[in-house]
Amino acid sequence: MQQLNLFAELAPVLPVTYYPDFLSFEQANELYQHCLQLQWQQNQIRIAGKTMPVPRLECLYGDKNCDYLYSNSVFLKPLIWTDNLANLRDRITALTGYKFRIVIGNQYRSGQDSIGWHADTDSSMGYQPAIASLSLGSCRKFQIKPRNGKPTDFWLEHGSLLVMHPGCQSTHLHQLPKTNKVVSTRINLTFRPHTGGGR
Ligand SMILES: O=C(O)CCC(=O)C(=O)O
Ligand SMILES: [Fe+2]
Repeated sequence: MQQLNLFAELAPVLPVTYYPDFLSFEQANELYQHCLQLQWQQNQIRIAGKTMPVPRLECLYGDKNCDYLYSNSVFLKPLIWTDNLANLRDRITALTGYKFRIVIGNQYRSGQDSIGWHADTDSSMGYQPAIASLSLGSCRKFQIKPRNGKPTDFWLEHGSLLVMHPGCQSTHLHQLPKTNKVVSTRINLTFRPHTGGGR
């Protein structure tokens, strides 16, 4: 009995699934090169009345009219799916059964680029969205925690896929913290549903 309790504490049940080898090393390298050519933007965010640069580059690709507003301040208009991104979307749907209409790219140029604790609750994704997050390039620490609980760390590897299941955004927060270690570029693609638009 003691053993079972101990195990439950060490391995909290999280509403996520991690696929470390979703892409082969070669596929991940090829996709990384493709993603470097995407239309990255430096957006500005307004927090507590102050405007500041978002600490990463961003881009949005997706179905027509699937605009995305987050934190009530950053407005992204979707560019047309590239063939590579559309193929990847369909592969992730085939694996998970979840459908996606947009993908938000994040480019972390160094250890000083990051995303703070948050849940992706923007209403444009609809009720209890499933979000699939693909990582390329440098390995970075990703943390997830119940809203009032302790974080669990994942080291998101080149070519890996982390799926946050429906409900995850209501019960948990996640972040990609800054690091003082020397790390080069990491690209992250988050595939998401959207209530608007059409193909
Ligand atoms: O870069 C990551 O792994 C997480 C990105 C993220 O949480 C987001 O775009 O909402
Ligand atoms: Fe997120």
